[in-house]
Amino acid sequence: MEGYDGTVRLGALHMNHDRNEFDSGPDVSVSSPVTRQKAAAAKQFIENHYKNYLQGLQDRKERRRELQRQAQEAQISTEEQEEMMRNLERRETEFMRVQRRKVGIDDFEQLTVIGKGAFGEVRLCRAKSTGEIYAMKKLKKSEMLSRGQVEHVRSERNLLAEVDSRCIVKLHYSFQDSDFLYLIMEYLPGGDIMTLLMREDILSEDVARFYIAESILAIHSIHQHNYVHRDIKPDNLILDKKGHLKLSDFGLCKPLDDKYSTILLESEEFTGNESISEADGYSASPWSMPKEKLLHWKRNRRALAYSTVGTLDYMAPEVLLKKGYGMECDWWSLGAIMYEMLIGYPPFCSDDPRMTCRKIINWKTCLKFPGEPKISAEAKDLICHLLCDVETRLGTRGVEEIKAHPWFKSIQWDTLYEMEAAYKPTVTGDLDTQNFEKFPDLEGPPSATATVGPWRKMLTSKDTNFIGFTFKKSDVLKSIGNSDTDVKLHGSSQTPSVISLLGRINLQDTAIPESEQKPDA
Ligand SMILES: Nc1ncnc2c1ncn2[C@@H]1O[C@H](COP(=O)(O)OP(=O)(O)OP(=O)(O)O)[C@@H](O)[C@H]1O
Repeated sequence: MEGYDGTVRLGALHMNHDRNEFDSGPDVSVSSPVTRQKAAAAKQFIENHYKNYLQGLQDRKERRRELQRQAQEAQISTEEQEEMMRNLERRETEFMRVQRRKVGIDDFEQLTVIGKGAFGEVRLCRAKSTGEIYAMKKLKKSEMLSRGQVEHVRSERNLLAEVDSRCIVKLHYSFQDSDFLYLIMEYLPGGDIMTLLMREDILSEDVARFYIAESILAIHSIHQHNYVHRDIKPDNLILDKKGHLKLSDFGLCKPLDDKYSTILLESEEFTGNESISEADGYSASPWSMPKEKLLHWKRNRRALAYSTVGTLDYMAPEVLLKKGYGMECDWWSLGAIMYEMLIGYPPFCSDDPRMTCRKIINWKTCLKFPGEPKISAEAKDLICHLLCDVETRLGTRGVEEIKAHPWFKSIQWDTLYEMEAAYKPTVTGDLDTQNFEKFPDLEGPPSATATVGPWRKMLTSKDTNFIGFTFKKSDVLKSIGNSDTDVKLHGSSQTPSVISLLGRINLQDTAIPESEQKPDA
């Protein structure tokens, strides 16, 4: 790597034995920002490496103990027990082999484009080895770097890898080549809530209640991991094939600082304290805008979602004002989405994004409800307790205060994800993309960039920025479960087979650092 070798990197780091972590030493404090950045990357690399290594050892021991326990409970002969342990060892070896195997873009067949985002695209893809279908998010590195989004993509990858929740889209792999970062996620074929809202216009309170309730569980699950999303919007809420909702897109927040709020707040000395009214020339409430304007807004909104600017419609005022903000900002966004579901437009929408920004900051005068469509008093009350100051906002003192709101009286929180969804999307097969927009495949076939062999190292050699991005979620037992490495034990009908005993022990979810990935033999 350019001006970079392991010795130098390590030389600039000092292990703090008391705290069992690496600290930057004096060499680093007087060094250039580039060196400091490299040192920080090295620190993270080493910490990840050892954390993963130790975790791997521990998991392995745990699996061995668990199998021994199960074998004893099953009261099978010593020979059979030994055979089981040998079988486990074989699987562990196979697991390590699969883990070491580098996963790259060449392992996937790239199919239909299903989404566009600020930094790249999302498309269906098929794993060549298993035929499994995934959604592949492809992000342009240069774009991420030039717009200071490296930390954001790292947090997205970390969150996806860390949080195992049915409300969060699952990450299977992440890897990179010279130009792009790739996230290989589970494919959710039900489409996103933005598409649903564009199709349906408004939702009934029962349907909206279901989605809002599942969104609450999803948002809460990331808050429990100390993440603040900050950019919750209908395009980030995606439905699985049964119609249950999952949250996606973490941390790739738009650089709103440059685009709107800085211009708005600095050039016009906008403090957020002044009153705002239609008489001042501010555009009318969304619901009193002419129909064509509203249609234009809807069409434009889709384009906006794909642009590098994005939409501000759901962003909390404290985020726009760059005041300190916390998890409560996500509950504001939920209030704005709920308003849109029931009224047809976000509460502060406008043709002009700067106006949206002003309206949000002046929400006290700008939040209004039209006469039509009518919504229940409870719904209105909940919206008003989400779109309000942080101090009075529901959720500021914990999620329970939102869940306890009377609008959710009929919701069975504990079994929500087991219940039938409010709307079941039509999905005809694994490759069905009917619930997504159609995108022209402008890029054509995927680039022929070498991603294997010695070239790969050269191509990625300057990517200290993206160290630690690689992740692999394996389930090798599933993939080799039917192979002839399994030995079925004979015995009474109660005697469990090796397959069934081993099958209960999963070898999965292991993050591997880039360094441990070796080219295929
Ligand atoms: N796992 C998935 N399954 C199905 N569709 C998905 C999945 N992930 C993303 N999409 C689709 O792709 C669209 C864009 O994805 P996403 O919002 O994650 O991209 P992005 O580049 O982070 O966009 P932005 O930051 O602009 O919101 C989503 O609105 C959704 O329609």
